[in-house]
Amino acid sequence: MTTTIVHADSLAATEEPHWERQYLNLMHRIWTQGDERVDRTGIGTRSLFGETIRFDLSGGAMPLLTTKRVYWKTATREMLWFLTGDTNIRALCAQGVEIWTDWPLDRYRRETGDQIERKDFSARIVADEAFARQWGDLGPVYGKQWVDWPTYEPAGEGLFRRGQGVNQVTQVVESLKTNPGSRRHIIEGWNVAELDAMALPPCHKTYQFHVSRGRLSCLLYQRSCDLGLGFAFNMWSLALLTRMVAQQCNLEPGEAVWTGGDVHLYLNHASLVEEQLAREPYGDAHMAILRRPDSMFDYRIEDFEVTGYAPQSHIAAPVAV
Ligand SMILES: Nc1nc(=O)c2c([nH]1)NC[C@@H]1CN(c3ccc(C(=O)N[C@@H](CCC(=O)O)C(=O)O)cc3)CN21
Ligand SMILES: O=c1ccn([C@H]2C[C@H](O)[C@@H](COP(=O)(O)O)O2)c(=O)[nH]1
Repeated sequence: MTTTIVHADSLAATEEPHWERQYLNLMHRIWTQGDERVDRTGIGTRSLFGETIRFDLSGGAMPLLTTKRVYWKTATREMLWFLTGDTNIRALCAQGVEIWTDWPLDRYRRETGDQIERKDFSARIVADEAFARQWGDLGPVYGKQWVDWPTYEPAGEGLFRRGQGVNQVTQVVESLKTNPGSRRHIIEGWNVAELDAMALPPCHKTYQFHVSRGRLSCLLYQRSCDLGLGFAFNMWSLALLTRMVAQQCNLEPGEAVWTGGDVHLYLNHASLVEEQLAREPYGDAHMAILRRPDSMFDYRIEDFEVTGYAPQSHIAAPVAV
């Protein structure tokens, strides 16, 4: 007779690991094995190239990190702002979203010599429209390219005039509805001709959608990722966009597939890395969309409800400008 002894350990080992393990393992690998290099910001990073993180969106699950609090409403407001096509930080600052303020602030300080505090700069952007017009614009970044990619048409004698802009978001929703099997469902931010005019060239640059068995998946290619700060927002936003597009196309949410080119940790994020790697992920967040807006451009912040999110405390870390 053979007796099978099942250890608690081996049972635990057969359980699916928490999705966030992918993130923590990547963080650990970058910190211990990443190539240490001088980067554009001068802070220095450790970096690995070509990484993937996958998340199953079934049943309303959302990829919100639990090993630190992530301000998903801030990231959601940013996504809604992208979808308006706006590239001025004024509308963000007016909602208390300051994640883009440092870049216009940096330019203002450099060009005027006025060492204004960030909160005063932000308040002035909100209060003074002309000031915002002059100092608050990021150039033709994400929103502009997503909903109004510029086109030009011949105007005779070798001259060109502005044509109708391309709304890639509308086109993708339309192509998903009418031709779901297509391999061309893409929203692209990398407008080569306009990179110089942008405060930062797009990081989350390409979104590709895919329909299989009534489920909508999306793959993001992010050329450059600040794993300590940006990733939490980028992963959330990828899932959020996928959920919104799925709703508009009457599809079930599939998978969010995140891929990163240069994935890095800034050297001044040591205490964040140490603290976060000491924590265990637990629980899983879900999101409901409380109504079905008429189009991709009619969502409001109140439409999103997150449940089951009980994260560990926020870990502050400086942003490299
Ligand atoms: N170095 C760097 N990292 C980024 O993640 C990043 C850039 N630059 N430049 C452009 C945008 C701006 N994004 C940002 C900027 C700041 C935060 C940030 O400070 N997040 C804090 C607090 C968020 C809040 O105040 O609501 C966090 O702990 O997540 C996140 C994303 C993402 N991008
Ligand atoms: O959505 C975003 C936007 C930016 N980042 C990070 C990635 C880099 O750390 C910087 C951008 O610097 P580049 O020299 O242009 O690569 O911002 C992010 O992680 N997510």
